[in-house]
Amino acid sequence: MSDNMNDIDIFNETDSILIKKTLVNGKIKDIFVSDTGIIEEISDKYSGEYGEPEFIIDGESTVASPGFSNTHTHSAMTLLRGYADDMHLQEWLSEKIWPLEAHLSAEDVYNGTMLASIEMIRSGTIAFNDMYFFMEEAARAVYDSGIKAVLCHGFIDFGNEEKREAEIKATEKLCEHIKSMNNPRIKAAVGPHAPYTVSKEGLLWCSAYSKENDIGIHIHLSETEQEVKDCIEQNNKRPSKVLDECGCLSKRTVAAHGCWLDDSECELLGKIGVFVAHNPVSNMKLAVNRAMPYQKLIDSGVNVTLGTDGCSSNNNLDILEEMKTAALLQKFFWNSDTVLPAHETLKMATSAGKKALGFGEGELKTGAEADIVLINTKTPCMTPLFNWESNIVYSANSNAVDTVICNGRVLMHDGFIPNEEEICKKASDSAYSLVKRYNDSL
Ligand SMILES: C[C@H]1O[C@@H](n2cnc3c(O)ncnc32)[C@H](O)[C@@H]1O
Ligand SMILES: [Zn+2]
Repeated sequence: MSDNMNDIDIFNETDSILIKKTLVNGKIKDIFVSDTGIIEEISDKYSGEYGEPEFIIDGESTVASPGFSNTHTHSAMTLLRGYADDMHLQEWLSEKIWPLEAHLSAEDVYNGTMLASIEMIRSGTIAFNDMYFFMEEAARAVYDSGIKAVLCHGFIDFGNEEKREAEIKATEKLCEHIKSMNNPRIKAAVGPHAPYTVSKEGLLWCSAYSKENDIGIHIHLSETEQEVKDCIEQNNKRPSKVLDECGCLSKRTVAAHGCWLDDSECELLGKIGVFVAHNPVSNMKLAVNRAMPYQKLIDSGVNVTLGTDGCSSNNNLDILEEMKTAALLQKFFWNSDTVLPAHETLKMATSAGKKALGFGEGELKTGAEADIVLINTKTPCMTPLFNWESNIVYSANSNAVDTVICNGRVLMHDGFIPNEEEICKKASDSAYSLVKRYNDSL
């Protein structure tokens, strides 16, 4: 699908691009993207007003969609893909995942995040919300891969003061580091892991730090029934109330899961303007036993977004797969054929997701950052094309994703991502060496 260009040069950061004859909301359009990464023109035929494009992409037989956002993941957990499956969440975390993660190195996180980035790009993801460890290395991987991300250190103190001090230092160090990178594609957030792993003192520090630095909060909320029961037993209140009293709920908060929220919590989150990230594949795999109350959240004014969670509970980062699963799980669990239709599902992955991460509106329009996915309509899964939104949500798979543009820079074209083989090899080596280090320590 490329015209008059050399396939390597198209990955240059600073070139202007003309996408010719792609489908935008069902109509054939040209899209001109300037070398500053902004969509300057969407028209029936490019006017030439912004000069000659350095590159032309033949968009015929493609649908253009706003790029997708993955609003909850632990990207370097790509290294743990297939390491521990078919377990319940608490045993999975405490018996398998945390003991292995104790042996992670900074290099592992770089390699795992590089793998995650290209895996996400393959399904049209242009931004993600990440909570993990050694996050300066995640920032380096995000920089190198060209994707956008909000990064936080997974803050876990288990009520231990010494551990809390270490988590505070790690959070401050990451935020300072990201500030010094001064790159609009990479933002910092505060990452209190969950109300059941962070003390009240820790939650209070996180909320104060996020306010002082005007950055978001990324947290797990009400994923399992047990954590909600434990919270009520310990605090006589449900988790959302505990978080609210600690100042952790705001318009800058992304709360992942929300499977066991009750009506009053949905209303509280809606009133405050919290974003709730639905992670249907992970929820089903870890058998959390209840689907997020999507419709109640929407009716309460909550912005619901989509996430994959990490690769050890999913086990991939395919946002197209997540869209379909979300739409099906909601219908199945709540026994409603109309809940979460295709149009709303796509909005979760595009405009709602980008807003949650503070990266703009997530729409294809002039003046917007050029975060564009071109999906090949000449593939079996996109044929026929009665309804492009329905096809993206219900039938498309990653093989149909042809081109991904993030901030005006081409990250994948004709299904090709530079250095993919090398990135996979390094991540695989890291994964085996991590497991070896752990086994040797036993
Ligand atoms: C950052 C930490 O979070 C852990 N984690 C990964 N997936 C989940 C999940 O579904 N619920 C709670 N915690 C999770 C990850 O392994 C890190 O330790
Ligand atoms: Zn998670």
